[in-house]
Amino acid sequence: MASLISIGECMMELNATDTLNFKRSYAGDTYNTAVYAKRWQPQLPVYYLSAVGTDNLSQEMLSQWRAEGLNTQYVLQTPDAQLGIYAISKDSAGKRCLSYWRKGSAASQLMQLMHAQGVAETLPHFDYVYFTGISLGILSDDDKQALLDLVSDLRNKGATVVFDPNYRPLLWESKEDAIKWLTLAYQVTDLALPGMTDHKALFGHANHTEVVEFVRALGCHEIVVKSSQDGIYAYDAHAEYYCAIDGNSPCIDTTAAGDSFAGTYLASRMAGSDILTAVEAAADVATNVVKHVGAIVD
Ligand SMILES: O=C(O)C(=O)C[C@H](O)[C@H](O)CO
Repeated sequence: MASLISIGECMMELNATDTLNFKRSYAGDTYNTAVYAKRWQPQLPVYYLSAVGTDNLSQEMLSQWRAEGLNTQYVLQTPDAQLGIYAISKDSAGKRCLSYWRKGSAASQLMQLMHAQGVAETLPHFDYVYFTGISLGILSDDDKQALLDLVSDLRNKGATVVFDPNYRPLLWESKEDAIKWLTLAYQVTDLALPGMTDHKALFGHANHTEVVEFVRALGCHEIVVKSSQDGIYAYDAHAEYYCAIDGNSPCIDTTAAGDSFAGTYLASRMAGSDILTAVEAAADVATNVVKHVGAIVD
């Protein structure tokens, strides 16, 4: 069975249940993707590459990753940092708001910890490697380059590299800075999962055709453009595939819509589904995830 390694940060997720209380869980785009991949194909070996502290909350988070069936063999621990936290709340107009406490988190030091503990050299071959714009955005510039080098090394060992830009403006010095690094990331990617909203905001692309032309020119050969209003457009070297989205389906919280899509899509492809079957399965899961509050559905 093919293997997958997902690289990035998982945080403690706090969901405001009323004005005084939060419900705790754990989430982060690359973690969410790993969990939904594992849930879709439980026999799939799914590894998570990240860093946590040695404190009790970090240990509890690590236990939850294992309870989800993720392989945590390559997770690094440091006594000098803790986990990041984010909270989901609603403003007075009912709009979803995210607040973050993640600067200096253990995961933001992943590349330095890997270097200090000589982990990169011990990584075996993985069939698929998944990372996102958030995996890059939380790192220093030197570490962003180190992550791209690591991904390239894994690709040279035969991995298919999968990338979702997942643009979070707060993580970048400027739009230009984000454009520079996300473009470099696409250049080491085989399978791209761009969101229309991200590409509009960053690259000014007006439609899926402009996105696919841009991403293809950077070397990606399987491309799935997620355009929530218009549906999903997927491409390989031979054809274009389309899956409509039911605009009337209920949506309570969009957290992890793209991540659950990515996890299901990857697991389906790794299990041998064709592109359209994988897109349809992924869209179906994402449609269900947004009917629940929080990233990971119980
Ligand atoms: O926003 C982030 O950095 C996160 O990873 C938190 C959420 O789980 C993520 O946004 C969902 O896609």
